[in-house]
Amino acid sequence: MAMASTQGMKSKRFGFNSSKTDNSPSSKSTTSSSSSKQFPETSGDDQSSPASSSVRSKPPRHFYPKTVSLDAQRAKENVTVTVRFRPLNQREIQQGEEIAWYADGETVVRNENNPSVAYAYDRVFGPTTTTHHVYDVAAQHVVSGAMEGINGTIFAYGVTSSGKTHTMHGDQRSPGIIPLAVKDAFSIIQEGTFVEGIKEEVVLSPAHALFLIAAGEEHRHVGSTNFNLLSSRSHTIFTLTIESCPRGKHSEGEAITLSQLNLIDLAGSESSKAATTGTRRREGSYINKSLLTLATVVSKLTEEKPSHIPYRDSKLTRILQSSLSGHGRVSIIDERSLIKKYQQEIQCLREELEQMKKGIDTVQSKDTEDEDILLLKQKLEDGQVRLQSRLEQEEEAKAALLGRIQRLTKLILISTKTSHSTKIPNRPRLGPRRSHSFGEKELAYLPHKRGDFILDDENIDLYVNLEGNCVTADDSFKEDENAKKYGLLNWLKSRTSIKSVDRIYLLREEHKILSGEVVLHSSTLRRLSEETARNPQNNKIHVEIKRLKDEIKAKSEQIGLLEKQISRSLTASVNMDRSGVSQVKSADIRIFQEKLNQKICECESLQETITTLKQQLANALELINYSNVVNHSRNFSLTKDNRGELYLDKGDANFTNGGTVLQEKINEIEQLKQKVAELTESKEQLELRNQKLAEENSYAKGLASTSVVELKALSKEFAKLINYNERLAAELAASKNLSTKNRSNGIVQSARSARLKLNDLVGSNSDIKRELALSKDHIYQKEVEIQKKMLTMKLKCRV
Ligand SMILES: Nc1ncnc2c1ncn2[C@@H]1O[C@H](COP(=O)(O)OP(=O)(O)OP(=O)(O)O)[C@@H](O)[C@H]1O
Repeated sequence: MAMASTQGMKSKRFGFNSSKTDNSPSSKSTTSSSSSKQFPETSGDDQSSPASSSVRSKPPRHFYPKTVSLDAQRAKENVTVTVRFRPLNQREIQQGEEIAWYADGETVVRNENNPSVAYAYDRVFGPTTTTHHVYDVAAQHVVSGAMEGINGTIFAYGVTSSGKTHTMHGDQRSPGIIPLAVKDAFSIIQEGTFVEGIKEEVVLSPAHALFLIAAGEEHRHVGSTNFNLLSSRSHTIFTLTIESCPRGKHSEGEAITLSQLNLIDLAGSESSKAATTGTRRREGSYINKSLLTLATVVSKLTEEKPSHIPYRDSKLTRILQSSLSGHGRVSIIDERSLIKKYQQEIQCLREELEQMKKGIDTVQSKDTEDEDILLLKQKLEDGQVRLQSRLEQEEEAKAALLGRIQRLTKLILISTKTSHSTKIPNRPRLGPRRSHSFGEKELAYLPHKRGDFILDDENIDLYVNLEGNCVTADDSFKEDENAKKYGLLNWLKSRTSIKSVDRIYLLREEHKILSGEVVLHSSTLRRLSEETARNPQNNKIHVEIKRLKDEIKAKSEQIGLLEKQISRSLTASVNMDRSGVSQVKSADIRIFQEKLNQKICECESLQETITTLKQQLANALELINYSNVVNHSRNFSLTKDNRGELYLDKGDANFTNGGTVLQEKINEIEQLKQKVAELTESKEQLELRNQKLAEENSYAKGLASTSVVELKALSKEFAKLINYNERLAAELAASKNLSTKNRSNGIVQSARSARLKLNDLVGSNSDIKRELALSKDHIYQKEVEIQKKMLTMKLKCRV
C-alpha cells in the first residue's frame, strides 16, 4: 500500500503514469513472484502475519511512480509518497504465497527476483512497522501544518487488501492515521492559544453588538490596587469582522472582502508597588508580560527587515496577529458568489456535455468500428459520466447553499422585523458605496446616525458624533432623538430580545437538523436489520448497526439537551425585560460588593488591633500594680485619669519614699511632655514663618528679575527718546538755517508763497518744539517711574 500526503497550495504531479504501467518494470517484475523474499513473522501490528502481500501479488497499475530515483527537486515539493508493506496473513501463508518486493533501507523498494529493479520513495516502511510510527514519520507534519493554516491531504491507495483501511482507520489495538490525526489536532489546540470564554457571534444589529459588548464587560476582571480602585485586570478586545462587497447591479458574484476592526481596552502596565495583594501582583506580571510582547511585536514590525516576530509569546498578540501584520483577510467568496460561480460552471459543463454528445453522435454516424474510435468513444462516455456526476454534486452543493441562505435570510428577517422605522435621512457619503453584511439600514436604528456612546447608568450623558461636533439634529427629529438620547438603556433593552429570538430560532433549527438525522439513521437501521435477517453472518452489517444505534442514541441525547436549552431560552426571554437593568448594573454591584468585603476585612483587622492594644495596656497596668504591691506593700496604684494620663493613686496612709520617687518621676515626665508640646508648637510656628519667608523671598526674587527686565526695556526706551530728541533739535536748527538762507539769497518769489512757506516753517518749528517738550516730559515721567520701581524693589528686598 502507498500513502501520499500533500500540503500547501502547490499541487504537484505524483509522477504516476497509468498508461505506461504495462511497460513499467514493476508490472513485469510482479509476474515472477515465485522467487520473492519472505519476511519474518515479527509484525508490530499483527504478530500472526509473516509477510507482505502488497508486493506478493501483481502490483496495481498505480502502485509505483514512473520515476525511479528520488531527485532533489522532489524533496522540495509539497507532496511526499511513502510505501508500507503489510505482513502476509494466515490464509496467504497457507496458500503458499510469497513476497516479490521488499524494503531495502528506508527509501528503496527492491524486487527479490531482479535486484537491479528498484524504486525510490520518500519513505518505505517494512511489515513490522507500527501505524503509530508511520503516522509520526509520514503524517504528523501534515497535521501540524494544517494547524498552522496550511491545507493538507493524506490518502492511502493500493490494490485491494493491501492495508489501506488498516492504515487509515485501524482498530482499537492499533489506531490508524485518522484517529491519531484527530487526537493530535486536539492536543495541539490544547497547547496552542486558548482563550477561555472567547466568543464569535453573528451580529444582526447595533443593539446586538452593544449587548455583546455589555455582556463581555460584565465578565471583565476588575480589582483595586494602590493606584486605582477599579483597575482593569484584563484586556478587552472587541473584534468586529466586517464583510463587504461592491454595491450595484453588476456586483453580484464579486468577491467579498473580509476585514477586522479591533477595538481594544488594554489593562495598564504597572510596577509591583501598585499591587495590594499577591494576586494583584501576579495579575500585574501577566499584564506586563503581554504588554511587553505587544511592544516587541510592534517594534519588530517597524523594522525594515523584520526578523522573527514573536506573536505567539502572548495571547494578546496571537489574537491580534492578522490585524497587526497588516494582512487583511481579503477576497473570500460568499454563498451568493459561490452559487453564481457554480451556475457558470454548470453552464460550461452542460455545454461541454452537449459537445461531447454531438461528438459521440458524429462518431456513431460514421459507423467506424476501428479500435481508436472505440477508445475515443469509451473516453467520451467516461467523461460524460464524470461530468454528469460532477453536475449532480454541484447541484447538491447549490441546494445546500440555497438552504443556508434561506436560513440566514430568515434569521435576518427575524432580527429586523422588531426594529422601528426611522426618519433619519440618508447621510451623504464620499466615494463609492459598499454594502456590508450588516446593512446600513441597521445603522439608522442607532440613537443618532453614526456615533460614539458614552453610557452613564441609565442615561446617555454625552453624545458625540464621529467628527467630534456636537449633534445638531433637525427639529423634526429632535423629539425622536430626545426619546432615544435619554433612554438608551430602554432602547437597548428593546433590542436585546433580538438575541434571544435568534438563539431560540437557531436552537430550533439545530433541533430540526438533528431530528432529520435521527430519522435518516433510523431508516438506514431498519434497512440494515432487514439485511441482517437475510445475511446474519455479515459482521460488517452488525458493526454498522451498532454504530448507527450509538449515533442515534447520541443524537437523541443532543436533542434532549436542545429541548431543555430551548425551554430555558424561552423562559429567559420572558425574564429578559425584568432583568435588563440588573444585567447592566450587576457588574457595578459585583465591584461594590468586592469593595464592601474589603472594607469589612479592614474593619475586622482594626478591631483586632484595638483588642490587642487594650490587652497590652491592661497587662502593663497590672504589672505596675503588682510591682508596687510587692516592693512597698503600700496602698498606691498607677491609674489613668479621664484624659488618659497616668497619675499615682496614693491611697490613705504610709506613703513611702518609693512612692514619692515614682510620683516625682511621673511629674517629671508630665513636665517633659509639656515641654515637648511647647517646643513642637514653636517649631511649627517657626516652620510656618520660614515657609512664609521663603515664599516672600521667591516673590521678591521674581519681582527683582521682572524689574531688571523692565529696567532694561525702559533704558532702551530712554536711549531711543534721547536720540529722537537730538534728531528733532538738529531738524529745528536746519529749518532755522534754511529760512535765513532763503531770505539772504533774495530768491524771487511771490510774496504770498514766501509768506506761506515761512508760515509752514514757523509751524513746523513750533511742532518740533512741542514734540521736544513732550518727549522731555515723557522721559522725565519714565525716570520718575523707574526710580519709584527701584525704590519699591529695594524695600521689598529688604523685607
Ligand atoms: N500492517 C498490517 N499489519 C497487520 N495486518 C494488516 C496490516 N495491513 C493490513 N492488514 C490486514 O490485512 C487485511 C486487509 O486490509 P485492509 O482491509 O486494510 O485492506 P484495504 O486495502 O483497505 O482493502 P480494500 O481496498 O479491499 O478495502 C485486513 O485483515 C487487515 O487487518
